[in-house]
Amino acid sequence: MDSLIQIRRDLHQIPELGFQEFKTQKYLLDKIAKLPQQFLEVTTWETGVVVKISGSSPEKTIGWRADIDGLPIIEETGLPFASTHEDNMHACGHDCHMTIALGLVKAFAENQPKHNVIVYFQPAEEGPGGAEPMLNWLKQERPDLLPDEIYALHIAPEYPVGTVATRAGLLFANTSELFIDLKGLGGHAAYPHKTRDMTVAAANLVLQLQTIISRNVNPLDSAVITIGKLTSGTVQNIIAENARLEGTIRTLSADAMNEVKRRIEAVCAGIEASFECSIDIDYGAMYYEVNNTETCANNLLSFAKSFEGCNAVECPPAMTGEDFGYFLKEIPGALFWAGANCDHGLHHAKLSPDENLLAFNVDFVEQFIRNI
Ligand SMILES: CC(=O)N[C@@H](CCC[C@H](N)C(=O)O)C(=O)O
Repeated sequence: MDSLIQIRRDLHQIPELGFQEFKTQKYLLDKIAKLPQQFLEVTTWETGVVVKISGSSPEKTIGWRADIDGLPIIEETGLPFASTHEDNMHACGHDCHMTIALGLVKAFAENQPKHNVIVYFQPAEEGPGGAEPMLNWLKQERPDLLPDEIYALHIAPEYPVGTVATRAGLLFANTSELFIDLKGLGGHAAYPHKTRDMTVAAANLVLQLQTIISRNVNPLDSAVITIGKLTSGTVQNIIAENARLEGTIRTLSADAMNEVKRRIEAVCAGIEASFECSIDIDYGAMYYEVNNTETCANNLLSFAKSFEGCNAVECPPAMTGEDFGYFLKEIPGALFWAGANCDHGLHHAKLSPDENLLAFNVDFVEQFIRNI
């Protein structure tokens, strides 16, 4: 197999959106096919790949999950191995996640583990969500490929390489996508009184949505509403008949999510009345919170404390979302932040993780799994 860095750079060049990871899947399958096959069983599901490595005297099956999709971001790193898919980028580190998972498959293929190990290359983490349908497929059609415990990592730009940061219990938020379409009445820019201007309505709606966070959510709780995209109208001298808000909601509990949605609907009804328009709300994909199993997270942290060169951190929860939460809802396990030491954050067009994280995490996770 090529070096971890070469693999990461190859994958970085071909980011694909959720459930369109065709080149990525082929790349993964090609790399896996070049490894010793004696202990391996390779299966595909949609654009994902599942690799089972049979243990020598298995008492259980340990799962490792890596997400494989990219984001619709135009890369601005200027790197020689930048994305060749103009509109997409691995701006959330899934190129690194896949590389580490391939490194694990290689390590276990060459040196058989005691327990069975299953590595899940899962599509569509950024949306519309691959974990829940993958888990349903496993339960319904391949229960033999279900693990007893499951783990995953996510790169963390703000921590130095060698950091393993996690906590028992809630690590990542509940999420729901949010798409709001406004329909009014377009017309000539010079005759606003004969129209229902959806640019003005949408601008008001964006501001009013933020009052849900400041005025409706308990200040001792937490929630986020982010409108990441706002579109309206067609041209500079026509009043906009349509507008669309695209965003996401984050909460630390399912109850808070229900309450935020109830208020979004009330605020939208108010906008409909005040701007004489109609509004359609679509919540898109929802992800269950990432709730680390106490024993698994604590074992991971104490192993990290004993691992040479590792900076073990007990970290606070974050408002990030991860559909890995669906695995943890049903299977004991934990997710950790893996230090990636870079100036730009996740989902930034200049994200450039320190590639030293690859070798460190292959080694760390391999030893952790062998020690379970
Ligand atoms: C780790 C990470 O960045 N995950 C994404 C998950 C997105 C879920 C969904 N598309 C949404 O926006 O709600 C994140 O944005 O936290």
